[in-house]
Amino acid sequence: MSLRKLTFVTGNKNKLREMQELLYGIVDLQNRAVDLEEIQGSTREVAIAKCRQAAAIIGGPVITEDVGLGFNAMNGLPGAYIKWFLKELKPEGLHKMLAGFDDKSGFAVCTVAYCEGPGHEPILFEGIHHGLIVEPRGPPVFGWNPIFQPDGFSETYAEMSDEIKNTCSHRFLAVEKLKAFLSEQL
Ligand SMILES: O=c1nc[nH]c2c1ncn2[C@H]1C[C@H](O)[C@@H](COP(=O)(O)OP(=O)(O)OP(=O)(O)O)O1
Ligand SMILES: [Mg+2]
Repeated sequence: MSLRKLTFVTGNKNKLREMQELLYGIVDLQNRAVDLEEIQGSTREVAIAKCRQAAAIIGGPVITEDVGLGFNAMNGLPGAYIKWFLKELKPEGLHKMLAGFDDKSGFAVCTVAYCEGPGHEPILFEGIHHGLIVEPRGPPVFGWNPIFQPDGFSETYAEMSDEIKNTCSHRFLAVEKLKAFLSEQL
């Protein structure tokens, strides 16, 4: 049986690698590296808007995702705006944002959007992983990985292997829901 084709529209190579690992043997994941326009709003609103654009560009089944990192002391900010905070502050500066707060807890959220094609409504699958915002530890290869230490672990995402991160991450939790949905569709 051949696997169904699904195009992941993302400009982020690290996201693509993890998504390929998470969906291995389940779908034939293609990639189109387009930097989609990102509206202002929650990760859900951003993911829906990205997915509509992606479906129009590809003309077939697509997934997109939008990721946020929220600080509880800041009621969930930077959230969906983490990309721009990370760009200017680097992981170091992001951690320092919480210097004036006792509460160092936070959460990583991944909102995957699936759309069958142009004219179809995107369907959302969300994964949230709670943890602590810590001083950067581990190789600075992928985004804010060095400052996020999930609850129940002594390592940051950056210190973990992909294999371990892929058993617990916000992306894993979202993809589990996507997989359940895809398996019902067959
Ligand atoms: O698992 C992750 N571990 C660490 N950092 C991460 C992760 N996942 C996304 N990130 C970073 C990338 C970007 O700085 C921001 C989310 O922004 P986001 O718009 O979702 O990503 P992006 O623009 O790089 O790729 P895309 O083309 O799919 O929109 O957090
Ligand atoms: Mg983006």
